Amino acid sequence: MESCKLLIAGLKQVVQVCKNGERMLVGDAMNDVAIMQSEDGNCGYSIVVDSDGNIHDIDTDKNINHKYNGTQFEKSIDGRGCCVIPGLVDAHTHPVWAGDRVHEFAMKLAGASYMEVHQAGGGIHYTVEHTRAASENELYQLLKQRLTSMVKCGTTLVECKSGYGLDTESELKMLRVINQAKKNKIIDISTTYCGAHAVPKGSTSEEMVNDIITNQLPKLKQEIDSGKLQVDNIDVFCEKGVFNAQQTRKILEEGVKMGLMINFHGDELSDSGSAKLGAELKAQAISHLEEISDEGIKEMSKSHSVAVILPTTAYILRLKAPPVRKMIKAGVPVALGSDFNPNAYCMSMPVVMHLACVNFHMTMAEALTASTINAAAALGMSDTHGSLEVGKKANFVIIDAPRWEHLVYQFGCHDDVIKAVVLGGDIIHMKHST
Ligand SMILES: N=CN[C@@H](CCC(=O)O)C(=O)O
Ligand SMILES: [Zn+2]
Repeated sequence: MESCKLLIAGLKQVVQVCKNGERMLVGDAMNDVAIMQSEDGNCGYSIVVDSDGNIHDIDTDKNINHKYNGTQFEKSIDGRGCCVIPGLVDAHTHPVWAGDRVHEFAMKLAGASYMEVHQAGGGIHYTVEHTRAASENELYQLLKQRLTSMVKCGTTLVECKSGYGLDTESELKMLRVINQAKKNKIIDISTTYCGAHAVPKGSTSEEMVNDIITNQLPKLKQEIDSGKLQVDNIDVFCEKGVFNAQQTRKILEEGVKMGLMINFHGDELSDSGSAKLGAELKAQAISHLEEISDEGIKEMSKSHSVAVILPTTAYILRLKAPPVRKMIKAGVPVALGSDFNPNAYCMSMPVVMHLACVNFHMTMAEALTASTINAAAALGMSDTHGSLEVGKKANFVIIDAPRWEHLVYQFGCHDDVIKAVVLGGDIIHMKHST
């Protein structure tokens, strides 16, 4: 090779997560992450990124020096004493919105439940009002800031939902904003249409389903077919008092006809049969699942739909923990997401991983698998993302510590522990040296 984009050398650990082309890890394999470890006194490991921004080679420094003698590297990073893990994947976020809901935090601390705030016209309704009124540019600036914060915490691929528009024009506006961020390569993005996020004020759920099927989805299809928009997934908030299982099925099936992957909210505040429904529809992913039934777990393990667990939501709303251990034991692929939204204001996957370990009893290795290869699988992107393997996109987090676990162990202050974040071989974040 004459020229390459990036060389990272001297690494103490290269945490590949998996190394045999696995598309997801289940059961005990979630805890068995693949690591290349340099022993004290021996030379470290290097990673070579090709000019297309993909991983070209991973080997010892000695072998890389030998193989790439004479190759020009556009950039290099001194990785001595550091570890590298795949760029983190955040499998569930609502990052496009305007309006401040800090007052609701006080209401919830005083005892109001999520549904009480929602039914009093707050929650999603409040955000819808402000998001509808905001211009596309305002929303884009807000999104850009939030995505940049996520990058600083190590995220390089994020699922971004619409869902605070609830009418055709406002939903399309949100999707255009997400598409703009994707074009500008702030971070890798999987885009989700979530028009069925709530029943708008003044409508019934049946009227909303009808609007989605007869107006919103046909218009969305036109935009996708004409190349104006790129959308990957379809989402519904399947919940008592929002959309029931039958309405959810109707919307999701219509989305599948348009080529969208099913990735929806289910069994969060009550068991509404979402897991069973999602498994039957071969959903790519189902999120929340605090209230999943044993039957739902069984069905999801058969369909291999990814369970996207959201520790910040259960934490902030003081919900019961989803049965993560049962899911892993049953062979359900488990992923993690931040659920960043005005209710759960967290953009940091290391914090999410920490909460998953302490509150849901996941091991650090399971939390890493759930935030890399399995989260990429939730987005149908684990062929290119989620592990450090030759040919995959060069998305990395370089950790300034002798073991990768410091990223989860150190609670907050990521600036201290994250040395650099790399997207497709480009250094998109570098820690300030003091
Ligand atoms: N549950 C539905 N949607 C979000 C909350 C959105 C909001 O409150 O604005 C969630 O995933 O937690
Ligand atoms: Zn959500």
